[in-house]
Amino acid sequence: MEIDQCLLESLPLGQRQRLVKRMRCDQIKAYYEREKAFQKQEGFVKKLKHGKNHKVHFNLADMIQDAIIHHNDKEVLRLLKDGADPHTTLSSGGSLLHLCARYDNAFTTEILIEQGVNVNHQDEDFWTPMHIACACDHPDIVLLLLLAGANVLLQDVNENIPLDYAVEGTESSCILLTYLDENGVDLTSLRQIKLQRPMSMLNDIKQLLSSGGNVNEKNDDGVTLLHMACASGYKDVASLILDHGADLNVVDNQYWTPLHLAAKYGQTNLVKLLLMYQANPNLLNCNEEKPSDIAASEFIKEILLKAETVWEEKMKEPLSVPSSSQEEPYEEIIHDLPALSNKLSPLVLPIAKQDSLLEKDTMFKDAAIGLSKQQSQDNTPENITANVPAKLEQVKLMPPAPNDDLATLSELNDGSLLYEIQKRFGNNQIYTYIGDILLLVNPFKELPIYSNMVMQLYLSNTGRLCSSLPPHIFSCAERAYHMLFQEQKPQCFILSGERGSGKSEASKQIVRHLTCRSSCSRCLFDCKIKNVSTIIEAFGHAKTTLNDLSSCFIKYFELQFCEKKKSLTGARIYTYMLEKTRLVSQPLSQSNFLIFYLLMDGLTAEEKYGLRLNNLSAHSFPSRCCC
Ligand SMILES: Nc1ncnc2c1ncn2[C@@H]1O[C@H](COP(=O)(O)OP(=O)(O)OP(=O)(O)O)[C@@H](O)[C@H]1O
Repeated sequence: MEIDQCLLESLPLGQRQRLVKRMRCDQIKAYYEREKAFQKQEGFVKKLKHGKNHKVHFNLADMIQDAIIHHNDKEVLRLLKDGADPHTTLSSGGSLLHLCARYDNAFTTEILIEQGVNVNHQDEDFWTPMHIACACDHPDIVLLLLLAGANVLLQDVNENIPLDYAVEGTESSCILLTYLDENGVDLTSLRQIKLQRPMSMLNDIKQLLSSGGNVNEKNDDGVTLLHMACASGYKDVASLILDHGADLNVVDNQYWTPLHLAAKYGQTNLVKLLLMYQANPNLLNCNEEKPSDIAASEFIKEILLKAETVWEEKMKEPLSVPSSSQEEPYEEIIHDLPALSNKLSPLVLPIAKQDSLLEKDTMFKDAAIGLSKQQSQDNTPENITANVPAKLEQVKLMPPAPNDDLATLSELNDGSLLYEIQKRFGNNQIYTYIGDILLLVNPFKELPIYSNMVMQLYLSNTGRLCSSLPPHIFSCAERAYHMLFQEQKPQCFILSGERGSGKSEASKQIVRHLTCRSSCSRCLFDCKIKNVSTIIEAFGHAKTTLNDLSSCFIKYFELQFCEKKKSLTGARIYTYMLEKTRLVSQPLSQSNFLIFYLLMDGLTAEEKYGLRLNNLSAHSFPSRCCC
């Protein structure tokens, strides 16, 4: 039985489980039938005994990869002993060390190094394990690889060395910088290394031209030299080829133009160059995408969208002939926009196509650039913070991982659940799905995962969980928002947990996301919600042994939405079950409702006198204040 994945995801959990179980039974049945037929064909006439001694065997290479991903150290050792090859190659051309670097598995890294694997092995995009360890900021792996003699100057397909992927200020970046410093390599010489490839391509092309070669020659995939130069960001090379008659709108076998490639791989300068040479921004590739549809950053998209309009207007003009006069509108577009290209960090440049983790990093970085640009343009009086010099919001979302949803674990028991949760917590992955439920482990420290930029990432058109983003409270808020309109029924969040487990913080983030969702009167709502929260905190919160700001009531919060505008129009808060006993008895080391202390703090001496509050020691509760 085949079933559409989207349909499957839209079913309620119970139905989904039943359906999947049935599909699994069908698969096993089909497998059993096939095996039987196969064995008959081979001349084995022995009857199969139902189920008995009938095992499915996985090969050692797959098993060791799985064990590395799940940090199953004992299993790794057993598999190596049983003959698993430490030099196993992954489908991306990488090695088991690449996998260790990706999943921060220091134990297996050490074992593999001891077994003599090549620490400088490059995958099909020329990434070494060190590139991955740096991109993921796994300092332990970086150290182990350095000690094993890894070459930190190897370049990947985009001429990036591992340091280019280490985010500034991270432990991995510090380790590498110290290492380079100790070995007498300075950053200037590193930059020179990066220039080597475009320089050698430039020289090759000069030679080709002098020997009368054709710059429009295509390889088997229909790719030309201009495609390559544009994807890689080699501006000098592209200029030279264009000046020598390269076909500007040439398409490869997938109908990709050089402009598509420059846009996809974030090569801002090349996008500008191609437009200056009158490239057509409206051509579609085999997926019916224009270059603007696949632009790697908002900035590039903006340039391309303007270029599309200019191009269309140009096409409407009668007897339009490509001439130098058409350069002007493009020039205007390009000069209107701030030169951002030199601010792009290597992470927004082309990256290993196989590695969705790194695609994600690019996405976050680009979103940050887009957002900071947007903020710096926003000069409304309400948004005073927007006038602060544009600074990239710090974001560190973990990439999606196989254990993001504990319901999908093959082994489900207390031990395996606790182990996974603990492991995730150690990686600052505080959110985990268990089917439709979101589990939060309070980190008691600020994590850079709640910025506006992250919120933007979780906005979705359908409300479906995005498989390329890790679990997050924003994702749940987004789902509720969509369900509200789909089901036309009120939605509710049940936040449950012990004191101080993070329920109030989570509800604040939900409200933040929903207000962000409401495009109209957003500022007004932000402000109202903040004011309401202050009042609730004053009258309903007290200091307890576990939580300085513990909510001493059960809260019912109703947000009102306008169906037509799809936006928030009102908010109502009902409070039930206020812990009234707190007014007459105060547990040891706990405070009373905060309002009393705020009152004492805010009243003038005269007002206190009027309320007979001038002698604090005469009142047993405020005098026992532990706030
Ligand atoms: N997601 C989070 N990230 C960082 N710190 C958090 C997070 N959630 C909670 N905290 C920290 O834990 C403290 C307690 O959280 P919170 O008040 O939300 O708990 P609670 O479950 O509402 O507690 P209570 O039941 O006592 O009201 C917060 O003041 C904050 O310091």
